[in-house]
Amino acid sequence: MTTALDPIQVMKQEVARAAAARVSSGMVVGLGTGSTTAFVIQFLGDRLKSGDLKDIKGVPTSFQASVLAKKYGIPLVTLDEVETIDLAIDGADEVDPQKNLIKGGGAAHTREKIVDALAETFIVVVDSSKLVDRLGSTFPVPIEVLPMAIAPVSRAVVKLGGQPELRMGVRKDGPVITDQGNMVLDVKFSHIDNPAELERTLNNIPGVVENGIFVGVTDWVLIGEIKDGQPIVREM
Ligand SMILES: O=C[C@H](O)[C@H](O)[C@H](O)COP(=O)(O)O
Repeated sequence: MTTALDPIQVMKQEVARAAAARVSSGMVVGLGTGSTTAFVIQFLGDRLKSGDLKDIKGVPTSFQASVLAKKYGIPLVTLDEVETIDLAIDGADEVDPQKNLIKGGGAAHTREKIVDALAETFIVVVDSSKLVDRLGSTFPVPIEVLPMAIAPVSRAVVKLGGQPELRMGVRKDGPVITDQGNMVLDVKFSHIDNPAELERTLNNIPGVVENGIFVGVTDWVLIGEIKDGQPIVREM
């Protein structure tokens, strides 16, 4: 008996393979977080093992990314050790036609924004379900907040028209704690007219560490799709 592969998983793998193929020997590579970039890290490890790729260094965007990089044999460096990142590859929760993003479904958006924004080239890898006409259509905006400021930040986002919800752990009692020891508010907005303005406004609230709106950071989006029953990768 054969088990049909989940089409979303197939699209993620294809797009991850295409992104991993864009890494060249000697590059410093930003390693994103999430289920799609987990495949990227695995494929980079495969290329290193086969000798097709040499001397790359990874800058992880999370504890998860660093654990996977170690598992697949990718040497890691910190931002204290390198001045530039040649290429960053990361996933996203929503992508609009201007290549603006919502990220942070895995609560990693703070480190991701630092690494992705530093990269000479930033490639986003998504399956086609992540494409939206307007940011905020399907996904709330994740905001990393210092624990002591959860109440005032929640009140401030309500004044901006948002509905905040403290992100709770799935296999843990209590709130999700980020790699930096903070908490996450997922904020639903009925519509986001100006993502750049909202990104700045949210980050100006005292107690906010970083929010998951990424404007003007993306160079390329690789989109995994199924066409005529076959997985293909489209570029935007
Ligand atoms: O915090 C997590 C990240 O922003 C992820 O890159 C994003 O949530 C997409 O993850 P996935 O590839 O698992 O859908």
